[in-house]
Amino acid sequence: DVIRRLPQAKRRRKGFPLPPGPTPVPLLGNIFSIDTVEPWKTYTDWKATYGEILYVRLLDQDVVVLNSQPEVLEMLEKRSQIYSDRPFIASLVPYGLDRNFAFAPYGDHWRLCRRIIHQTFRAEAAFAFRPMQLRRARQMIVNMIDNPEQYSSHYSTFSAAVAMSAIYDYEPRTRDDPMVHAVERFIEAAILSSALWRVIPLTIFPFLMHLPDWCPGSSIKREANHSKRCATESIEKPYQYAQKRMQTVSDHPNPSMVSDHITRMQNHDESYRPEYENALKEASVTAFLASAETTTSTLLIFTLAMVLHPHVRRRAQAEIDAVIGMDALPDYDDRPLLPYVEAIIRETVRWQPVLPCSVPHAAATSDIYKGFYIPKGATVIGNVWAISRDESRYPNASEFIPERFLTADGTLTDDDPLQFTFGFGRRVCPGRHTADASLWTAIATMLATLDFSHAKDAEGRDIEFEPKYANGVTHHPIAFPCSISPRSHVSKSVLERALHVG
Ligand code: HEM
Repeated sequence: DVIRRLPQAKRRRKGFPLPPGPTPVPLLGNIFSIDTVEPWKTYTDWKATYGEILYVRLLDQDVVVLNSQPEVLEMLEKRSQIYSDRPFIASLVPYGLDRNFAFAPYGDHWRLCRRIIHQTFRAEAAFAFRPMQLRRARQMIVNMIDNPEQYSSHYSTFSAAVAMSAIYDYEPRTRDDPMVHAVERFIEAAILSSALWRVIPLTIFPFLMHLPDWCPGSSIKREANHSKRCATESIEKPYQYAQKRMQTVSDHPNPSMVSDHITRMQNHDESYRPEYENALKEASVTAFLASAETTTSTLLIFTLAMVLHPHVRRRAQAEIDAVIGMDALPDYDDRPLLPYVEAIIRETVRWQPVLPCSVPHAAATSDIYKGFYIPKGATVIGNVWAISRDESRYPNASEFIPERFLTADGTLTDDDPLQFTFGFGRRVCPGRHTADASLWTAIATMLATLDFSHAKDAEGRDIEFEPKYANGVTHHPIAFPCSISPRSHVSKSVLERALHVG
């Protein structure tokens, strides 16, 4: 027991203890006590024993978990000068993931990338994308009516199309798009980099990256080099497309991040342009990577909720029909008039947050917080799952109940979970306004036009199923049987007409 406590004791500074947490074992820390697939659940369970701020050790890494929104706000927002770094992960650079600036350390390069994204996606600027988002959502409905069983792929197409249009002014094909494939190849290659059996050896033996190909143990190097090539391809291909498009389309009709910044770049000294261009390329691919999976996963969760809770869908449809009628489609102006639709979106992101541990921050310097010592370099996790499962704030938290966001007279409460599902402080998601508009447009348009229900067996009975979730880049439901059909008053031709008018 003395040996076990040694690492804890050594880490005390000037009498300040680490936050409470389970006792780590030498070398491995707490790794065997944690659900490695859904660690947020273990951290949430530990809240009862250790409280809202707890310390765990994963191998040699200090990890501080914040299990409540007030703690997250205190540390990640009020002390954001300390807690805006990212943890160091040994596989990032070898796998080319350092080109994704969401993992970049807090510093000048991150600042430049972030400014580029902010200028295009801040609330007022993001308005410019709304007509395109509305068009894409309506196109998605046409695809859903044509081919309902492919709903998941229609969500991916919608999410990729919004992102590619906003970033590169590129319209991907509905299926088999070469640019989307290039990025997907990179995501697939890069996902491998997060597996522990790759991170651990690269942490301990960085020379693995320099082994000759014939040498045993060089497979990590080959895999990493492949991922790096995919990263370069997914960065360069769409960027070159956007550059070319600017040259060929003189009267450039669509706003996009790349064209906007290539124009701005001309106002800077020639010597500064390579740095600016490199940051623009990395900001662009990051924006795509950060938006596609998250948006698709949220729409899958919405669909699951609608299949499991038909009364919720019917109440939303009654609201839409009463406010905008049955011969029109929802537009942004209708949003404040549809509180129940809004409550469904809030409940969707709360019920199954797509990033349950958000994206981890790290401490750039050591700190003393509420009498606890926080070591420099510690990973700091805002546990969104714990916040969203807080029974005192959300009674019966595991159930899908949009009404929890409505007052007795049917107006919205002040509680908006989007304030914690998009991250925190200086690292808060810079695409949140565009993401929010995509989710609203897609969900409101689907509710206005489609019915969702259980798939039926040969005898016409509901096919029951137990929802299962995947946890890769995001947390999302695994494909489940469901039936999606146009509402009785909706026809494809009406939708196609609306598409051309829109
Ligand atoms: C439903 C959709 C989305 C969700 C749930 C989501 C959520 C998040 C979260 C939780 C973070 C981490 C924040 C933190 O570290 O505290 C993040 C970061 C980020 N998101 Fe989003 N996001 C979404 C869509 C988008 C979109 C559409 C964009 C497009 C611009 C985007 C761009 C980014 C970028 C660039 C970062 C990294 C920021 C940084 O490290 O400074 N996201 N997002």
